[in-house]
Amino acid sequence: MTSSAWAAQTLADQETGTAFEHLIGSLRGLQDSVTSTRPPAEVALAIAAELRAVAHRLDEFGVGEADQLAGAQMDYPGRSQACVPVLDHTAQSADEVRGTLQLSRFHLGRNGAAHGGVIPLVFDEIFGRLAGTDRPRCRTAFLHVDYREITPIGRRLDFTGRVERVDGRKIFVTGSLADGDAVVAEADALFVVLREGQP
Ligand SMILES: CCCCCCCCCCCCCCCC(=O)SCCNC(=O)CCNC(=O)[C@H](O)C(C)(C)COP(=O)(O)OP(=O)(O)OC[C@H]1O[C@@H](n2cnc3c(N)ncnc32)[C@H](O)[C@@H]1OP(=O)(O)O
Repeated sequence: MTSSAWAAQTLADQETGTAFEHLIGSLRGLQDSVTSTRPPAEVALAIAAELRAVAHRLDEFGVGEADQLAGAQMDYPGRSQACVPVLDHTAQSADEVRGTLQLSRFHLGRNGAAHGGVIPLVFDEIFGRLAGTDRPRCRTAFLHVDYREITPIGRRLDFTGRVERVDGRKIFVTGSLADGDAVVAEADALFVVLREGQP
């Protein structure tokens, strides 16, 4: 096991990586199923017990951050990270990115609108990948979101991201999220390249 999560991760062989992605995909499906159903008490309690048993089974294979696959599988949907909505990148360079995503019932806030906290999560993922493309490790220093309209769930959304300016360690990025012709959110952020030893 390596001591730093910034160090090269021990990625899985293809069979293990693909199997893990199936596990994460099933977890995403479960999150949606739990969110969008109203089971009777005995069913909810029985499923809760089953899920505790599943978690217990997985605990046997616990690893530290540097060896976990969740979030580290860059070539798999959503980096095999169930917290972040899956982004489908259709164009990516070191300065610009475009793609699509679809939010689901798990991301619902109220009345058809995605939870307001999910939108910065999406932008942080888009911008973090962009700022880190062909550049050293960096972290979000600020992230400002303008909510222009509600962001619907269950529809294809288009995202953009662009590096506007690089000033020393500072990388300024902007981006948008659109539902068809309607821009539903815009954001701008600053990423700062980490100095040696910064976590
Ligand atoms: C195979 C393995 C895969 C591994 C997987 C890869 C994943 C690949 C995809 C990742 C996709 C997700 C990406 C998530 C990215 C995060 O979400 S990171 C987590 C959220 N962010 C944080 O936790 C950061 C917390 N803050 C910090 O650590 C520090 O404040 C920072 C940001 C590193 C900056 O601290 P510092 O290095 O001491 O910088 P400092 O010298 O103070 O400032 C540098 C410059 O930036 C300016 N600045 C700093 N902060 C600010 C601010 N808030 N506002 C304005 N200016 C600022 C300063 O004024 C200064 O400007 P100049 O004087 O140079 O002109």
